Amino acid sequence: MEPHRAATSRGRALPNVLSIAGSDPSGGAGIQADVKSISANGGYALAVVTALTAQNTMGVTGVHTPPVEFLRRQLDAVSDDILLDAVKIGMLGSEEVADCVAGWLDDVRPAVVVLDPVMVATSGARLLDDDAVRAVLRLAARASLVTPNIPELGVLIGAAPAGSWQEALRQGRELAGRVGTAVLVKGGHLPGPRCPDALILPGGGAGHPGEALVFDGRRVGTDNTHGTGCSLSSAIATRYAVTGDWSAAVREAKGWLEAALGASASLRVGRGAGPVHHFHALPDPRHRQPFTDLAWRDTAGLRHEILQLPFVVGLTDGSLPAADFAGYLREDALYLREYAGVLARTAALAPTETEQLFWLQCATSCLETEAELHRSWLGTEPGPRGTDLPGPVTRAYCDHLVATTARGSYAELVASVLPCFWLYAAVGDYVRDQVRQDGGAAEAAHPYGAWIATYADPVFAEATAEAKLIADRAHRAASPDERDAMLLAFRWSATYERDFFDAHRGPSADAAPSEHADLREGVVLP
Ligand SMILES: Nc1ncnc2c1ncn2[C@@H]1O[C@H](COP(=O)(O)OP(=O)(O)O)[C@@H](O)[C@H]1O
Ligand SMILES: Cc1ncc(COP(=O)(O)O)c(N)n1
Repeated sequence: MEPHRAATSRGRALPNVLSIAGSDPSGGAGIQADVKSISANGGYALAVVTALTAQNTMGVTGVHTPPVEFLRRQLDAVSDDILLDAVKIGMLGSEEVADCVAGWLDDVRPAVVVLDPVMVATSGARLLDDDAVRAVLRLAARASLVTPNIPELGVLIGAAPAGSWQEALRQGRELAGRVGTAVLVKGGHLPGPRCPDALILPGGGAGHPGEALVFDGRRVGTDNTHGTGCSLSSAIATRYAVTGDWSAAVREAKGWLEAALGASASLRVGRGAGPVHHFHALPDPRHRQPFTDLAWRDTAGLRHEILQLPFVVGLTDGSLPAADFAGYLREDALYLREYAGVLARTAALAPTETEQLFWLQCATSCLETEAELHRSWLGTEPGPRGTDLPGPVTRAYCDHLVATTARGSYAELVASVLPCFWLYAAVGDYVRDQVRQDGGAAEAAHPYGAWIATYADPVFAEATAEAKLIADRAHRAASPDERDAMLLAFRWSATYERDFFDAHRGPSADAAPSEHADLREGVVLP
């Protein structure tokens, strides 16, 4: 039956790529790897299962092959309805299955067929009967490209596995000549720091029969090579369906696989040869949200704790002893002086003049606020540096900020200075609103009313809004690692903000130290 034309994909961006292969329930090889690879390389994946394996990263413990009649039924169901832009063939298992697929290929004649002649799993298990090799060769003659690894190449031409790259190329030429099909010779099983692959076209380039087009590549130092052959052949089929150029398809697929091998350590799948990270190029879903949303949600618990602290409760209802309040103001003045220095260093790293000016203005206004604190509230003049020593929390908070300046990432630094703007403004708004709710007379008589009124400074609110915009911009431009570092830096600073308020405990404080969040655990996902 002719595929339903209305349902074809010709002319659309996403090609339909069918994988005919065995199932690997651990998801690293076989049809599962093919579907991921096709999807990651820009195709719409279809899948017809030849056999079910019971396997994981350690090995294969069983193979179950459904009746070939049902295989043919799956193949027909797909090709009767959907125009296939490319077909990739993997594990066949038996001669009967290989011949069934060959019969279907003869009937449907897909435009592009990439055959990965799977014989042995990376773990060593046999995935093809001995007497099926001839059937695979018959299938190879119907394919556009065959992608054997070194041992499979040897079996297909009846020779011992090649011991060198030159020998592998010679064997590849022989296979291309015998079956009249392009062959990709793969260097994965040879030793050495490089990992080349070579494309051998059956007739060769003009005047160069059997010439090999070599794609050099570095060998990634990893044991996570489960499913590399499956993933590569599916990627090549997909990229060929997109580009119509074998050389471009191999180059693009190989570059993608190298990066997938490199990113495999970020997965935690099994104890043996693990899978590659097919979707390494997809952005982490967390990073599609603005940094300020992530950071605010991440520190919701800390903010809740701050509002319950005896200091904040005492400041709000006026019961905070004057000595505690004065202690707080003194630490605040010491903090502001160090913080101004950190803001000046943030300015030095800013990517634009506008951001540089912004941080410098913030640094200046911190020093002005410090002077004002002394003049209006403490009745002293700011002393020379080092004459008044801060308490342990102020010291730790400042050390954290200074350490972040030393690491030199602008984005991380912006994240670490932000809580001093944002949390301070949020706590201030809360306290002011609480006092206002108690009525005007109470506000006028409130011992800290004048101080609380300073929280309403619109210039500070504007600066907080600008600092948040800068943090979101820096987050968008940051690498994934840097983004994680931003979230952690913000969380550290928010923790110190809490401890800073808690260091001035007020009348109802008990003696127990506040519990510190365990910052060694990973960044909390929203
Ligand atoms: N450690 C590695 N670093 C980089 N590329 C590799 C590595 N191991 C295999 N490859 C690549 O993976 C693909 C599959 O290769 P290979 O291991 O030879 O086949 P198979 O997975 O079929 O045994 C090839 O492109 C090969 O160059
Ligand atoms: C179902 C199935 N098909 C193929 C392979 C080969 O995998 P590799 O690419 O590691 O050689 C496998 N282990 N399982």
